[in-house]
Amino acid sequence: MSKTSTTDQEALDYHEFPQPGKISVETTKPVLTQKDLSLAYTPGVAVPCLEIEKNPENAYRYTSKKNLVAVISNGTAVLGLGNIGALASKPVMEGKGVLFKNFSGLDCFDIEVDTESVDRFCSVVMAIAPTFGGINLEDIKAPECFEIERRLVEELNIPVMHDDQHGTAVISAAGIINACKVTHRKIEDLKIVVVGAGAAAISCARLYRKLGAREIYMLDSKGVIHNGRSDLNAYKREFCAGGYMTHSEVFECADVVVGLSKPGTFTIEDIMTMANEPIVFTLANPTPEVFPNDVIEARPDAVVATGRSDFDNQVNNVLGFPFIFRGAMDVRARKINDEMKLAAAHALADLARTEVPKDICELYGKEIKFGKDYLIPKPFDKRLIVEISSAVAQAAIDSGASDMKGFDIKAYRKELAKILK
Ligand SMILES: NC(=O)C1=CN([C@@H]2O[C@H](COP(=O)(O)OP(=O)(O)OC[C@H]3O[C@@H](n4cnc5c(N)ncnc54)[C@H](OP(=O)(O)O)[C@@H]3O)[C@@H](O)[C@H]2O)C=CC1
Ligand SMILES: CC(=O)C(=O)O
Ligand SMILES: [Mg+2]
Repeated sequence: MSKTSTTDQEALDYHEFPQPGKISVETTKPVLTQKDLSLAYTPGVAVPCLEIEKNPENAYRYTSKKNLVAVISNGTAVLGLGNIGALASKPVMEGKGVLFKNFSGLDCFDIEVDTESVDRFCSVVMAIAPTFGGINLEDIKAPECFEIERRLVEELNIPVMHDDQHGTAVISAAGIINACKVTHRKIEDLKIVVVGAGAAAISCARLYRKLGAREIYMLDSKGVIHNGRSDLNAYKREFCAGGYMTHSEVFECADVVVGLSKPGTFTIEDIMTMANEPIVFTLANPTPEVFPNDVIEARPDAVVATGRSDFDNQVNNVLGFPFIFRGAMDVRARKINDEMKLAAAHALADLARTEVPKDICELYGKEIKFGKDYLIPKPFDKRLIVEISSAVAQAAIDSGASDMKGFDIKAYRKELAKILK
């Protein structure tokens, strides 16, 4: 396993040729004749405009709102690259659009907002929200991301989700559920170390608690988070260890480490002190905290995952946001709540334990079956859209986030299966 599977030049060429970027817009109606033009544009277009003025619900009938997501960032925490700014975040945001379209059929506009002010960011997003059926916030640093998401969820009646928080939480939770199955552990008994205390880390740790985890230690750039520290924000304070602890102490006999920080924040030496069959999720992108081949060399008993596409066990929010938004938007959910996230995590974990389709084995050039090298499904698995989106839709209805009480979930699953055909 090499440390990089693609060269920098390959990555640049991919983005530059045959045309710059990864997204374009296509139209869904013919505009070939004078009649077409009269319908698509003036005078015909005025008719749906007035219908929407009369009843805003009609926007879902006469415009692309129903199937359109915004991916919005201010570029303050782009992957693990840090605050590289709004414009430099655009390749990642276009990439999210590519994944939305290819994995769930949702259309996407990426929007890069050049501000670090919470107020300004929220007012920009609120002002453009009518265009969209859902808003995926991306790569916004903590702690600002928490307040931004809170305000937008409160103000808007379409699904708004900060992907780095909740997408990551859902996928890593599914990974932990299955790593427990593989190593015969119970979540309630795990000693979990979360390295990082930002957007992804806080939200992941919250979801692990919802799954039953009781012993979680968290580290930020200053060390272990404990109640003797006076420099903690309210989000970090939720995860205070009782008293002062050292970095080495939290790793000793830990069952799980989840890295959501940057390269080098924990080491092979730390992993050497962990329990038997340590579960090591080294999720920083693009460069993980430690490389999986180094972990396996030092600890052949380890169960390892990264966020990257070029290693086994890709614990990455690509397995979440396309399908979570698909399900939420299709039942017109007003928000994405914990019930929906937990339903997604369980559906994902369950799917990984079923037989892997032949086309996926062929695509990856090997036999794949549930075990320590295959904890979660591959992103190309066409069953994801059916299983995850329907689970999310059902949970939205059951939890009251959607009013579509009589929604026919069986028929919906059939429709979902057709999207990627
Ligand atoms: N695989 C996946 O699907 C995903 C992976 N990620 C990855 O997670 C990482 C964090 O992303 P995100 O939460 O959005 O970013 P944030 O900027 O919100 O958080 C980064 C966190 O890393 C902490 N950190 C920095 N240095 C250290 C250190 N030496 N030891 C421990 N913690 C440290 C920071 O500490 P402090 O608070 O003190 O500044 C901060 O809490 C990125 O690498 C990103 O690529 C994110 C989302 C999805
Ligand atoms: C995967 C992702 O969203 C991140 O690393 O930020
Ligand atoms: Mg991200």
